[in-house]
Formats: sequence, C-alpha cells, structure tokens
Amino acid sequence: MIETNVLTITQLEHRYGGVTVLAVPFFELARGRHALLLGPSGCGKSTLLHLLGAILTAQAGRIEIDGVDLAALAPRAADDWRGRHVGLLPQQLALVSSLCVRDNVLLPAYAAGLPADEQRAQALLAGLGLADKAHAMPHQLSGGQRQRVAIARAMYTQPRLLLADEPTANLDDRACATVVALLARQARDANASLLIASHDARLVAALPGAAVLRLPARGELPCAA
Ligand SMILES: Nc1ncnc2c1ncn2[C@@H]1O[C@H](COP(=O)(O)OP(=O)(O)OP(=O)(O)O)[C@@H](O)[C@H]1O
Repeated sequence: MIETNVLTITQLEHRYGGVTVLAVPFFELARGRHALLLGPSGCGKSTLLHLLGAILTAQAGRIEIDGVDLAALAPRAADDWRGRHVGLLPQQLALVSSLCVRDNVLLPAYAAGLPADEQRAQALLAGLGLADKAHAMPHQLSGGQRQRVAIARAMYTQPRLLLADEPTANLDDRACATVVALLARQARDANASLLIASHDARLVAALPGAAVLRLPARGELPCAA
C-alpha cells in the first residue's frame, strides 16, 4: 500500500512586521502518525500551529494537509476547512466563562451555524470522565477538568488534525504522561493525527513513535532580525 502524508511542509516562512520568526525547510508526516513540534520559548511553535490550522497564512512556502494547499483557501473557505478538519487545544484553553461545560463543547457547532448535537457533546464528556459536569460552569472545575472540556470541544467536529499548544505546561511527570495518553487516545479514536507544540522535552518519551520537528531558537534562524 502506498503511504500518503497527512501533512507536508515545504520552504515555509512566517514573518511579523518584516521579521522572520519561523522557517521550516521541509517536514512531512505520514498518515496515522503523530508529531511533536519542539523548541524554546519564542521559536514560533504557536505560530506554526496557527499556520497549520489556517488561522494564519504563511508569507512564503507551502503547507499541504490531506492534499489541500492551505494558501489556496480564501478566508471563508479557510474558516470552513478549519471547522471541519481541525481541533485546536489552545495553551490558555479559552473556555467561555459565561457558558456551561456542555455549551463550551458545543461552541464549534454554534460558530459554524450547525445544529448542536447534544448527544455527541455528552458522549465526549463521558469519554473524558466529565459526564456529571455538563451543567457546571468553567470556574467550578479543576484545571485538569477544564483542560478535558477544551479537549472535548476540540474533538467535537471529529477533526483529522488535533493541534495542542503546550498541553503539559506546569504539569508534573505523572500528569504529563496522563494528558499525552489522553490526547493520543482521543486522536486514535477519531482517526486523527495529533500535533503537539511544546518546549517540554518529556514529550519525546511520552509520545513514542511521534515524528519530531525541532524549531531553532529565533537567533539561530538564517533570516532572523
Ligand atoms: N502577532 C504577533 N505580532 C508580532 N510578533 C509576534 C506575534 N505573535 C508572535 N510574535 C513573535 O513571534 C515569535 C514567535 O512567537 P510564538 O508565540 O509563535 O512562539 P512560541 O514558540 O509559541 O513561544 P512560547 O513557547 O513562549 O509560547 C516571538 O518572538 C513573538 O514575540
């Protein structure tokens, strides 16, 4: 069987205000594999996740995901593509404090103007050990529970890519392994690829078999100002 890539990056560059903050000459990820985007603070990990989620558009180079060239998507098409294919677990979780847990999980449906599938939200919450928290407010949850709500929200649309930004920051070794195993299980159950951006070197052991993209510190970029 021919192995196809879920992701191919070529000659990618991103600049803010004329300053190059990210350069990835080449990276490919075979279908069914996960990836770690590793590097020190400020090297461009969040920027790369936002490029992969078509939230940002690169100034140079190409990102191809499941055969789609992200730069070729018009803004509306990018929103639509993201809504159907990408689950994003942001570093700050970004739960809406005025909405209960269930409505936070349903946010992708509200955002896309789609009917809310409450059974799916409940099933996701149950799978993450939060069956009894559907009507709780975010401030009534522990940090770990809030993170699991954000994971449920990211998985709501059955994405092909699950992008997680620093999901293990400030966690001890045991919690780190638990969270990574949880994310990997969610990705496997959804037949999705998990991409984790982090400065946390423990992830190499926590996610064995993952492809690793190491981003250099900014001062080491060939074009860094
Ligand atoms: N909107 C923006 N405008 C200008 N510069 C930005 C913007 N967003 C990020 N940067 C800069 O781009 C560089 C990369 O930022 P990014 O957040 O992608 O790094 P990171 O590796 O995720 O960092 P950290 O690990 O600290 O979260 C940093 O120098 C940052 O200051």
